[in-house]
Amino acid sequence: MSVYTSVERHELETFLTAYDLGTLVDFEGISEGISNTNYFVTTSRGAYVLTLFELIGCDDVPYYLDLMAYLAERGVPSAHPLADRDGRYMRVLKERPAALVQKLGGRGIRGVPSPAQCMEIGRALGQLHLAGAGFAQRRDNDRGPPWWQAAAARVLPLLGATDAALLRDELDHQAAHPRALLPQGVVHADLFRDNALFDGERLTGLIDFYYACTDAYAYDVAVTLNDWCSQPDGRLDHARAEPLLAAYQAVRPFTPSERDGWSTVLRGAALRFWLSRLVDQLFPMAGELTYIKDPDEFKRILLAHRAEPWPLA
Ligand SMILES: Nc1ncnc2c1ncn2[C@@H]1O[C@H](COP(=O)(O)OP(=O)(O)OP(=O)(O)O)[C@@H](O)[C@H]1O
Ligand SMILES: N[C@@H](CCO)C(=O)O
Repeated sequence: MSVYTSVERHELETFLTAYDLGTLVDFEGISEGISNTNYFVTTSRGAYVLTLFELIGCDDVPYYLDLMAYLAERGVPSAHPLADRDGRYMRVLKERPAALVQKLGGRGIRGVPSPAQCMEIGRALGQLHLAGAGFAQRRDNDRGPPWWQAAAARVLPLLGATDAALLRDELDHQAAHPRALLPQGVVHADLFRDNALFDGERLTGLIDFYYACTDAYAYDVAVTLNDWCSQPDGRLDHARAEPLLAAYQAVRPFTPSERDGWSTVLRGAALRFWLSRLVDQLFPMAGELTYIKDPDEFKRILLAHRAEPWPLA
């Protein structure tokens, strides 16, 4: 359930008066999603998604909305935010930052994606990286290597000896390969299967840009690939991984440094989600909205990358 903040009809009608979007016809809470409150909103002019940001503050929301607008205007399949009459994408509703974005067609992928869907996502990620290169704002990755170190310091005392040794060894390995050496720009940073909508094999759009930041492109490819192309035992399914990477590289070929560092980048991307899921599991906060996902899924992916590196010729 992800309607944390209830919006009454009269409140939404008042909210909509700030926009040129016609009058309210219908609205309905969206049950998917974890961090924010989302509603489908239909007006006399069209269909939209209303998001009330539960965890992101008014200082940070404009970066994400400006980026979504920038990418959508450059042909990246994604939802454009709607501006109010003063040209602002962000407003406040129920004391939370709030925004309306275009409603995309299609639905999320449940289960194993097809190689064709993996190609679609690889191509779209390449488009996102190319299009984002001109975006003037920058934002550090809140879940980058400095956060890995801080998160590890919290979880290490609570891990068993084997996991603690794995975590320490992986952090050392990653530290020996600075990510700053890789080409950087705007990245989505959380392009999991639940953040893409499809109509059959056709991608209708990418959503949930709320971890987007400036970081290594290859890292973004690795985050995506780990979720879209891993098997239950953590090993990559190359029948999905290779089409995804080929479709990405048809848009934006890897540089030599990306090819050389690829196995380490895949490991780093797995480490990031092993750590964030461990923090959520070991330090659940009262009233916290985060639904805890299984950390072991990403430990298995990390172990598989360590056992079977994927060198790029
Ligand atoms: N622009 C859109 N068009 C159509 N449906 C959307 C759109 N944005 C979001 N949705 C729907 O709302 C659901 C929740 O969106 P989203 O994944 O952004 O949730 P969240 O709570 O903001 O993020 P997270 O799940 O990562 O915490 C999606 O699964 C999708 O069904
Ligand atoms: N995609 C993340 C959660 C939301 O960022 C995960 O699966 O751990």
